[in-house]
Amino acid sequence: MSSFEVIGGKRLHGTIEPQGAKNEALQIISAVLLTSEEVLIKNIPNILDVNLLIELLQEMGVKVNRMDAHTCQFKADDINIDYLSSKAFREKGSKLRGSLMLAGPMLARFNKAFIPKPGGDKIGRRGVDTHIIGFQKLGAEFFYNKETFCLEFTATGLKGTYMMLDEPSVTGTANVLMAAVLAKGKTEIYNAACEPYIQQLCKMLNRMGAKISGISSNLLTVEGVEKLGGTTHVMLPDMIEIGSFIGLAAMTQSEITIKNAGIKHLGIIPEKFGKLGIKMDFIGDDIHIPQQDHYEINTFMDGGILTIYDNPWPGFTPDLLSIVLVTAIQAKGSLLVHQKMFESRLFFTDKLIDMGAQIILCDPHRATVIGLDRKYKLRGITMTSPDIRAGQALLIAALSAEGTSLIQNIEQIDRGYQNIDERLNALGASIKRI
Ligand SMILES: CC(=O)N[C@H]1[C@@H](OP(=O)(O)OP(=O)(O)OC[C@H]2O[C@@H](n3ccc(=O)[nH]c3=O)[C@H](O)[C@@H]2O)O[C@H](CO)[C@@H](O)[C@@H]1O
Ligand SMILES: C=C(OP(=O)(O)O)C(=O)O
Repeated sequence: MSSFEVIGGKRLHGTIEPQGAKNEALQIISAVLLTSEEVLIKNIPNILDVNLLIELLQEMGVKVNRMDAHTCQFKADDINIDYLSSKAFREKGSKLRGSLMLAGPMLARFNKAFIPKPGGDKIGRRGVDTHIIGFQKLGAEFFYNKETFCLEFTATGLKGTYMMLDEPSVTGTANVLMAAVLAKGKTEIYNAACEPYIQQLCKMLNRMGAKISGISSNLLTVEGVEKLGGTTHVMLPDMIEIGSFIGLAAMTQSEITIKNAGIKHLGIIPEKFGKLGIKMDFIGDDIHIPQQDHYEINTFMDGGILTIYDNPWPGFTPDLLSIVLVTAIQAKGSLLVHQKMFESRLFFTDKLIDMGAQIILCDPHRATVIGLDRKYKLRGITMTSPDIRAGQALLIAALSAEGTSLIQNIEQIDRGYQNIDERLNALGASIKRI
C-alpha cells in the first residue's frame, strides 16, 4: 500500500488539463468487443481501472496496440471465450466495477457472458439486478454459480423487446444497450441512464453502424443490426476531475485554469459549485478560477440552508458529493450534503472532523457542514483513503491544511486520477508518493 505525504498550506497556480473520463472509458473500451474490425480510441486516461480493463481484453485475445499513453488500437477478431470461465478472469475482473460491461458485448456477439463478483468502490449496496433483468428480457438465460460467485449468461440469439429498467443504472444501461445493438428487431430501453458517458457510448455505437435513437433522453430505441464495424472515438474530459479541480482551487485559495474542460458536457456541475460561492470565468472552453480568500454558500431563496444532493443525470452526480462536502469546509455559511444513492460514502467525514472541520454526520446519507470561513486552517493528520472520491476529497483537505498529512491506501485515488501527485506538484503542491 502506497501513501501520499502532503505538505499543506501552499497556494497553487497555473493551468491543468483534465484527463479523459474514467467512467466513459470503461464503457467505450468494453464496446470494442462488439466488432472484429479495428477501433481506435483516443484520450484514454492512464489510470489503474482502465489499464486493468485493457489487460483483461488482451488476455481475452483482443489485439491491443498502445500507440501512446492515451491512444490505443483494438481488434477483437479472435476471442478466447474459454478465458471468461478461468480463475484469472475472475480474479482480475473482480478488481474493478467496469469489468461488468464486458458482458453485454460478449452476449451480443458470442451468446455467452460471465460477470465475476464486481469490484469497485465499497460505498454501500451496489446491485447488478438491472443488468441481469435487462439481459433476461432480451432472451438470455441466467445462472448464478455458487462455487465461483460468477453470474453466467447464455443465449441462442438475443431478441429486441420493450423494457423498463428498475433504476437508471449507468453501467446497467450501457450493458443492456451493448447487448441490444446486435439483437434481432427493436429494443426500447425506458428509464435509461443518460449521463454523458452513455451519450458518448451511443454515438460511438452509431458510428460503428448501430441504430440508436433517443440519445441523451431516458428512452433509448435500438433497431438491431447484424454486425458492427470499426470506428475512432475520442473520450470527453473527465467531469469528475474537473469538479475536483474547482473545489481544490477554492479550498487552497489558488488561481487555476482548467484547460479544455468540455464545458457544454458538464451539465449542472458548474452551477452547483457556483452555489458554494465559488467564482468561475468561462473563457472559450477553459474554466478560470480566480484566487478567492472567501466564498459564501448561497441559501435557498427563503433563507433555508442549501442542500446539495445526487440524482441520475441531468441531476448532480453522486461522484462529486464528497468534493462538494470538503469544499464547503472553508466557505462562509452552511451546507447539507444529501447522498441519496450510496449509504457508505459519507463515513470519511470523521477524518475531516479530526482535521478540525465542523461537520455533523446526521446519518449515513446526510452530513451538515458549518463553514469555517478561514477563521482557522485544517490541521494535517494521518488518514486512509476509503474510496476513490473520498480519497481525492482528503487530498484536497490535506493540501489546504496546516502541516503535513499522510494519506494511506492511495491506490484508491490512482484508480481514477491520473498521476495526480505529479500534475498537482506542477502547480506548486507538495505531494510525495511513498
Ligand atoms: C464504472 C461506473 O460508471 N461507475 C459509476 C456508475 O456506477 P454503477 O453503474 O455501478 O451505479 P448504478 O447507476 O448502477 O447505481 C448504483 C446504485 O445506486 C443506487 N441508485 C441508482 C440509480 C438511482 O436512480 N437510484 C439509486 O438509488 C442503486 O442502489 C444502485 O445499486 O454510476 C454511479 C452512479 O452515478 C457512479 O457513482 C459510479 O461512479
Ligand atoms: C464509484 C466510482 O467508481 P466505480 O463505480 O468504478 O467504483 C466512482 O468513479 O466514483
